Amino acid sequence: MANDPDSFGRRSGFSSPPCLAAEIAPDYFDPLGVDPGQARDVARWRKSERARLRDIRKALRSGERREIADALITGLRPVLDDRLQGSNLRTVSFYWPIQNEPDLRPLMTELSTTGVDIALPLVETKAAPLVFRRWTPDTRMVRGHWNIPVPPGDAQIVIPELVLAPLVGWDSEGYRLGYGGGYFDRTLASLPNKPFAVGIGFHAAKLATIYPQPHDIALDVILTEQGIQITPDS
Ligand SMILES: Nc1nc2c(c(=O)[nH]1)N(C=O)[C@@H](CNc1ccc(C(=O)N[C@@H](CCC(=O)O)C(=O)O)cc1)CN2
Ligand SMILES: Nc1ncnc2c1ncn2[C@@H]1O[C@H](COP(=O)(O)OP(=O)(O)OP(=O)(O)O)[C@@H](O)[C@H]1O
Repeated sequence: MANDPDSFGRRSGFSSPPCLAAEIAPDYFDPLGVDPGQARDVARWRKSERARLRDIRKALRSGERREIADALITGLRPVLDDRLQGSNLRTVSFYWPIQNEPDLRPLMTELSTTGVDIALPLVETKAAPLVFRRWTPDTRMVRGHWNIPVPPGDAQIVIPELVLAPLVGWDSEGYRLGYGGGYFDRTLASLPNKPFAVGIGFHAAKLATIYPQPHDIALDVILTEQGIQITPDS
């Protein structure tokens, strides 16, 4: 039983249940000692906000969604050009759109023909950092974790210098709400050279705050159909 103090004691090693952290994320050790009651409230709040924000974008008409994606592509070009000029940027990770995320695939195809290496993220191990595999317009996609289309197992593993992170929600501090797996945070925390991270989302998905927790890593740029909302200098 999840709420049985004895069962908690057996699993956690504590003689009494000091908190419910093990109920929220059994494998997560929080080095900063965040208040467990607050962490539980934040996790609950995030779950309901994810559902609310996903419903909002689901309600958009497909023409509207296409216009938003076109505006995002227009906004993204100068961000990428800026990073491509004279820098060591070679590999950019996109995402294969699911659940009404903005579809940037036209830009993905275009860039791949102009010499930029394109990568896509994969969940190859649950509760672990993402793996990135190379994508070209000839790549035959297969179904991965959560049924997300991904490059096949023989596609080259690459490390992107820039990642596009689709946003379920975002806040003015640059924090991202995703689908609740913690995958992007784990990935950004684990790569020796942290990639430049650009959040891509609907303007309407703005939140006053996502109540950042110690594991949350702010993105460098947040881009919506209304342009850049957060820059490295802000
Ligand atoms: N298009 C696209 N591809 C992507 C991402 C994305 O956000 N968009 N990801 C960005 O990271 C990764 C996949 N992220 C995922 C995040 C959560 C779950 C998941 O199983 N969610 C559970 C709840 C988890 C929990 O609450 O502990 C669920 O909804 O049931 C699956 C995949 C990689 N590929
Ligand atoms: N670096 C990390 N190490 C261990 N656990 C982590 C780390 N980052 C996130 N997590 C775990 O992942 C859980 C979900 O995190 P969060 O709510 O930030 O997900 P998300 O950003 O919405 O998901 P995603 O990136 O998969 O779309 C957290 O409660 C935490 O337990």
